[in-house]
Amino acid sequence: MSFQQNFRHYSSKSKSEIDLTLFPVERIRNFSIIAHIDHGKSTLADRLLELTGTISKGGHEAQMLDRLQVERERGITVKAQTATLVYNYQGNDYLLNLIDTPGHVDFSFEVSRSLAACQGVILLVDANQGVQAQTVANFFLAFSQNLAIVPVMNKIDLKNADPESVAIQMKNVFEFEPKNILRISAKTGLNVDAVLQSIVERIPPPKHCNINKPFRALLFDSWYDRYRGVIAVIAVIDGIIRNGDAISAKHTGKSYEIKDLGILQPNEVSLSCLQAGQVGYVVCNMRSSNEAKVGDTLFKKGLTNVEEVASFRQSKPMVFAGVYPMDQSETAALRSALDKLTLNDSSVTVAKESSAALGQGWRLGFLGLLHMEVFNQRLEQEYGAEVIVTVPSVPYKSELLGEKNIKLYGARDIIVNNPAQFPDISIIEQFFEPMVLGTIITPDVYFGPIMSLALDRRGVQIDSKNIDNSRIMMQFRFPLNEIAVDFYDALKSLSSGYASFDYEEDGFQESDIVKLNLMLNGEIVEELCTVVHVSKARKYGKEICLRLAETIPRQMFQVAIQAVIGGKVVARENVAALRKDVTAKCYGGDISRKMKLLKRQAEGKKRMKSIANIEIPRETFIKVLKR
Ligand SMILES: Nc1nc2c(ncn2[C@@H]2O[C@H](COP(=O)(O)OP(=O)(O)OP(=O)(O)O)[C@@H](O)[C@H]2O)c(=O)[nH]1
Repeated sequence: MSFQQNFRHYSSKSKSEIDLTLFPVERIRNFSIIAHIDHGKSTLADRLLELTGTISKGGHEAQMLDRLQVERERGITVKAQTATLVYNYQGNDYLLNLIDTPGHVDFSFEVSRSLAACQGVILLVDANQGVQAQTVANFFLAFSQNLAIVPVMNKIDLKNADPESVAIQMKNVFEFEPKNILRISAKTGLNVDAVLQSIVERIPPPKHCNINKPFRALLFDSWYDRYRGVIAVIAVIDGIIRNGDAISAKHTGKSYEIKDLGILQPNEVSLSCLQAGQVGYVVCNMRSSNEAKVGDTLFKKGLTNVEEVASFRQSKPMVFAGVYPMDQSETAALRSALDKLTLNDSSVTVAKESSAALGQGWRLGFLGLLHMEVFNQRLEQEYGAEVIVTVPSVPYKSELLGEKNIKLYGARDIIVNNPAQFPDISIIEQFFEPMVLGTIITPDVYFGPIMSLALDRRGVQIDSKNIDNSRIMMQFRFPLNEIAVDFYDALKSLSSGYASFDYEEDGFQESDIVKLNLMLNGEIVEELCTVVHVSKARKYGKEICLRLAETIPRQMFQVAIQAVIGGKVVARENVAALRKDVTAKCYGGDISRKMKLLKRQAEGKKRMKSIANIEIPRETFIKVLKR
């Protein structure tokens, strides 16, 4: 059947005709598409929307523009948006809710919350690239939540597609029987109707829903609309919700009145009610996305002992970096840009920070590395903010020694996000560092170099297996700190771009970490101090001393640059003194020129910081601290 025929066949209802009361729970399916980046998730989502007549093929371009606009407003989590489709299967209309999940497991916390609203997923794999690291990470998230998984191989129209090998990979890694794997082209529409059928046949309807009980729902996504405030996306578990109803949020304890509700197609379509099993949006008077906690349970106001839909856990940042304006006069503009961006992304934590060298700034906490990259990119692109982002650091855990210290700090274990606040070793029983479980999938010719890279980053191999006759999947336990800066780039370059990498959090582990202090002529420069593993301290200390020696201008006296651990110098460089004032006689004649130069010099000096009488230009800090 051609795509055009498919399209006519499945165009079912126009939006205004949808009457949600006609859909009992048995005829609802809530599902997500999970895939490695670029394997075709958005293309498939569009195709499903077209096939069911949710968007028209002709309107496609306009649709895409809309999406980009929304993407800009909603940020990184938007790829395939949440959308309600009506699909006629064997004479009955079904309500299919395509639920958006953030694409990357940096957001595994958010992904698992969105998955909590689903009963199944489509696992999409590119027939040319095959199973990739992110496919594996996403699969296990869905698998651990007991979801039905529909395996789909995409892009079979490509000349280089190798569906047989990819089927073997999917069998070896996920134990899918090749005969159950759908083979489609989301681009041409080939076999996409089989995906819709499989959603109805293989994914169960929402579980534990009861329309006769009072209203209860899971909040699994939200975004901020400048005019309407927070728009929250919910999966209704029990009861019915209507405009004007009063609801409460379990976690925040706040109550609201419903101002508008409806379904997403993927634009908002206002309706009079939503009922058990259905997915839609609600607008109530939530003022910031901080109030719309992903994973929170909403319920009819006044109910007591409400059972949570999903266990609620606050997302916790794993990667921290300082953000400073390039020019201090831009502090206010940067603050307003940060306010706007965090309004839409409440998972970023913000704390004021000031540095003698870099001035007023903020210490931001991100869920992971990709999250940090994307946020910084948006800061620059959308707000034109010129910023200095410092080398990222990870949260370390310290177990305190002695009851007195425990009392002083209020707990035995304390988490330190900023090297400058690292506790003194004398009050510490034991340090712990955050770990991740990393998955690498690569053509097997790169096995050796990747192994060396992983070991250099203190990786401990957990597993390694061939997934077909030329590709290998390796798993390592890494300290997060070791992959936080340039691991991904190193991996890509030594595998000519062919290896893929993904990771998930894996708790804390005891570790021999130390604070590496940087000293200039005997004085500690807090901004330049870092926390490193003992085995890396000397090498890192040497590197940073060299970099400083190259950027600190020569002074009238010698400057000693030292990297010190607990009083012991592990690296040292010197900047030799200037021999004499070489500029003194140059401009003897022209007084106005002299004044101009002096003025310029004075301005330059304002930008210098003086440590131990050493004039250090801001650029030095930027060069050394910047990633
Ligand atoms: N030949 C071919 N190309 C496809 C097919 N499906 C998607 N593509 C192309 O693959 C690229 C990535 O597709 P997207 O749908 O943007 O992939 P995605 O998984 O949403 O990617 P991210 O949004 O970056 O995660 C695009 O250039 C698509 O046109 C297909 O079936 N065949």
